[in-house]
Amino acid sequence: MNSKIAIIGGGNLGTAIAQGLIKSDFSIPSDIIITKRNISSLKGELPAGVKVSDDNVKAVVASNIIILAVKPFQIAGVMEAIAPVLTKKQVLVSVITGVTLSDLKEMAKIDLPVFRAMPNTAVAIEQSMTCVSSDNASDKQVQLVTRMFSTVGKVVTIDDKLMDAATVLGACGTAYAMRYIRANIQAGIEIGFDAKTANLIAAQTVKGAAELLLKNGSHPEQEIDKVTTPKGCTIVGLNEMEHRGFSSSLIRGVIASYKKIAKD
Ligand SMILES: NC(=O)C1=CN([C@@H]2O[C@H](COP(=O)(O)OP(=O)(O)OC[C@H]3O[C@@H](n4cnc5c(N)ncnc54)[C@H](OP(=O)(O)O)[C@@H]3O)[C@@H](O)[C@H]2O)C=CC1
Ligand SMILES: O=C(O)[C@@H]1CCC=N1
Repeated sequence: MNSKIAIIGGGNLGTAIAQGLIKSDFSIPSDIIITKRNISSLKGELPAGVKVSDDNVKAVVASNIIILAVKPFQIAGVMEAIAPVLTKKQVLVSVITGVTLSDLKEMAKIDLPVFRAMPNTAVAIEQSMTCVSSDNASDKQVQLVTRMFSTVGKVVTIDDKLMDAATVLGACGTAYAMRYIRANIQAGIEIGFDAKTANLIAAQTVKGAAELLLKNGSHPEQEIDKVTTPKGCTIVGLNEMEHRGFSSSLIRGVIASYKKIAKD
């Protein structure tokens, strides 16, 4: 039997998860119920047949997997409302930044299996990187949640204490990559391309570079060596970028994001 899934919080990530799960055939639309308080702002973004509700309790009661996808400061109120109807047969999966497994267990008030999952917005097109941690879950439940996220991208199981790091590298990482691509587009226009062509060239080149690492299992520097012709234009550009602090600014940005989670 297919899992019935409640996605509590139909925002950017919640709707992306619903889209991915349906595209990948992990779920049929009628098996997913997605909630938000203002449901009029959600319609149209979702595949036909997905149920939409502003009633979290009703959604939880009808589901065996509950995905929590509200903003961090909203989780306490949501958990207070749904805790009385949670059962030990359900699986609770939070994608919320900075909320630990022990926070979830405390708010759930019963001893049910709890998971944290950190996907990114590419989950909508089955290309997420999702880091998963869990507590109190059976092998079967771990397999279920792992299989769910495997249908929409790659999954790695991690310790809960690495979840903030996973949030930065895997989820914020989508935005960092977009900025890199955007800068390439801006430069591409300056050296002669129209915006649309520059966008295609920049995005496909980044996709190809990532595929080289994933398929070859190589280190970036090995792939860079294959591109940098001695006395050629690539090494001149790369060195200029490093003189301007390219790697350093990326590393500092990642660490600033990480520190922000710890501070909140
Ligand atoms: N966006 C991303 O790339 C990623 C986000 N995350 C995490 O996922 C969570 C969601 O992020 P994101 O989707 O970007 O945020 P959004 O603000 O887009 O989505 C949050 C959603 O929750 C809904 N909501 C708020 N309160 C309730 C409630 N009481 N009951 C039901 N729904 C409610 C809001 O709708 P309404 O106001 O109508 O209720 C809104 O649609 C965050 O905790 C974030 O840290 C993690 C990884 C990646
Ligand atoms: O910016 C944020 O806080 C969330 C967490 C990861 C991606 N977006």
